Order: sequence, then C-alpha cells, then structure tokens
Amino acid sequence: MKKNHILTFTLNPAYDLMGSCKKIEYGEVNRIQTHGLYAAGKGINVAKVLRDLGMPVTVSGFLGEENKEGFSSKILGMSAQFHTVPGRTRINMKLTDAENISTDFNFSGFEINSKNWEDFYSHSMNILNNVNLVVVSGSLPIGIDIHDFSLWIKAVKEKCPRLVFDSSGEALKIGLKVLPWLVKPNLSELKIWAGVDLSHFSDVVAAAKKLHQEGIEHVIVSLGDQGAIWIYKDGGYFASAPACKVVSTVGAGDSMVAGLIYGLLTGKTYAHSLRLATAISCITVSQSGVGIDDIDKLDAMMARVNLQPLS
Ligand SMILES: Nc1ncnc2c1ncn2[C@@H]1O[C@H](COP(=O)(O)OP(=O)(O)O)[C@@H](O)[C@H]1O
Ligand SMILES: O=P(O)(O)OC[C@H]1O[C@](O)(COP(=O)(O)O)[C@@H](O)[C@@H]1O
Repeated sequence: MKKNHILTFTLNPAYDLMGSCKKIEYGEVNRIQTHGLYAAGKGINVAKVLRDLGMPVTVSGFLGEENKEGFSSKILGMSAQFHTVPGRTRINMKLTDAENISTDFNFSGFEINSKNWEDFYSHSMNILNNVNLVVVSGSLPIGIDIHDFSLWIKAVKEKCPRLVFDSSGEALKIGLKVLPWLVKPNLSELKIWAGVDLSHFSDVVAAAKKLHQEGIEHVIVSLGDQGAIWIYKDGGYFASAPACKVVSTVGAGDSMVAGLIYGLLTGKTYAHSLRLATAISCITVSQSGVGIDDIDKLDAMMARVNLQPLS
C-alpha cells in the first residue's frame, strides 16, 4: 500500500438526493428542482475530496444489497471495500430554500444484525493493515450496539493511532472517549459534548480547549458561515469563512475534514491547512455535491480566508 494511504469508514452511508425550492411548506405538496443524486455519507464525502486532491483513499463501511448497483459507479477513483448487508442503503433528502437554508431529511436504511457486525469487525481489522490515517465518520445504522461500537473504535485506534472522528449524538460521546487524533464537531455537537450553551466566541474556544486537554491532539470546531477554530498543542487559529453564494451546505463539514487531513499528511503548516480546509468547505457550499472539479478555484478561495491566531 502506498505512503499516506487513507481509509474512511462510513457505517451508515447514503444516497443524497439534493434539490431546491423557494420555501418548504409544511403539510403541503412541495415541488422540488432536482440537483442530483450522489453517493454520500460523511466518510464517502471526505474521500471524494481527498481523491480530487490526489491522495490514495479506500472507503469502507456497510452497503445495502438491494440498491448497491450504482453506488460504486458514483465514487470512481477510490478503492471500495464495503461489507454488503441485506436491505437498502438509505436515501437522504437535502433541500435548499430561497434563503439559502439547507434542510436535511436523513432517513434510516438497512439494519445490522450481530452476524453482520462480527463479519464487518474482522474485515475492518484486516483492511486497517498499512493504513496511515483512518477516518470514522457519520451516524450508526440501526442495530449496532453502542457498546460494540465503543469496542470497535477502540480497536481501530489501536491499529491506527491517527484516527479522525466525526459523528453526532451518542456515537459522538462514545467516540470522543477513545481520544481520537483529530475531531471536528460543529457548534451544536460541541454544545452537546460540553453540556452547556456556548453563547459567546470565548465559550466556544474554552470548550474546544477543554476537549483538547482531555487528550485530543487536534480539535477543530466548525462554525458554519462564521468559519472555524482549531486548537492544538501550542496554540490555535480562527479562520473566517469567505462570504459565498450558497447552493447547499451539505458536505461542508466533511470537506473541511478532508482539507485538514490533506494539509497535515502533506506536511503543510497548521495555518495553511486551516486556510485550505476552509476554502474547500466554501467551494462545497457554493456547488451541489462534494468534490473539487476545478483545482484552480482553490488558490483564489484560499486567498479570501482570513486567519487570526488564538491566544
Ligand atoms: N454559508 C456558508 N458560507 C461560507 N462557508 C460556509 C457556510 N456554511 C459552512 N461553511 C464552511 O463550511 C465549514 C463547515 O460547516 P459547518 O456547517 O460548521 O459544518 P457541518 O457541515 O459539519 O455542520 C465552515 O467552517 C465554513 O468554513
Ligand atoms: O450519518 P449522518 O449523521 O446521518 O449524516 C449523513 C449525511 O451527512 C453528510 O455526509 C453531510 O455531512 P456534513 O454536511 O456534516 O458535511 C451527507 O452526505 C449525509 O447525507
């Protein structure tokens, strides 16, 4: 396997059906303009960006048997090592309205039984050999016991200490306990972890520092259109996100994670890496779907990111 080989696990991938309408009318028939149907889920999105930046990447997780045709053809250029299970991969609906607000309807899909989990567990440990960095991202499908997930992610970290973790809800709380190498909660996820309302910027910085002090080397908190902060051993940065036309914010966080990984694995400075990650996430916001189709756009977007050191 090549140097810097990256593996992403998406236990609950999805087809993202993206579209827009003027306004979502509750209880009415809503007519939606379709933008596209994409193979997605957090680790898949991270992998798309890394692939476009030229990094070798493998994607893994579960995939539903019934609608698996087509998924692989939508993620060309990366190695796919999915564990197929009976049932359907979920379809998540993502709508952007005239005020540029994205609303997500994340459905449930296949269910995992204990045999599926046991098989996946051993398969996942095998494919972790020779991996330089592993990403565990997204929600858990129905049927995965949180205690089993906790044991699995611990074992993943033992095999590959450079663990990047991005999830929500109970899985987020459990995953943070294994002290991943890098985490990127958004503001609402950080609030859940902190258990308090983080109403001021200084509260957000303090909570991120606390998470870092627990033993997580890189804590990045994304703040939507406000940008992001990064706390690491010797300091931190705030990056403001450049104003951009919003097509859909879906995948913005995943794109940021990919940019951070790329910067860190290719030896860029933290300032450069955060600038790059912020720029990539803004490019994602200004298009439908995740990925960098024009690499020349990046430099221009990076120049528009404003960085400030945090004390
Ligand atoms: N409306 C926006 N305009 C510009 N950049 C944005 C916007 N929304 C998100 N971003 C960029 O994407 C990053 C991740 O977005 P955020 O919504 O915080 O994450 P998540 O998708 O994980 O909830 C932000 O830090 C920012 O750089
Ligand atoms: O696994 P979850 O938490 O339901 O999230 C899955 C959804 O998140 C996405 O990966 C987008 O995530 P972000 O907007 O946080 O980057 C979608 O592609 C997918 O539908």
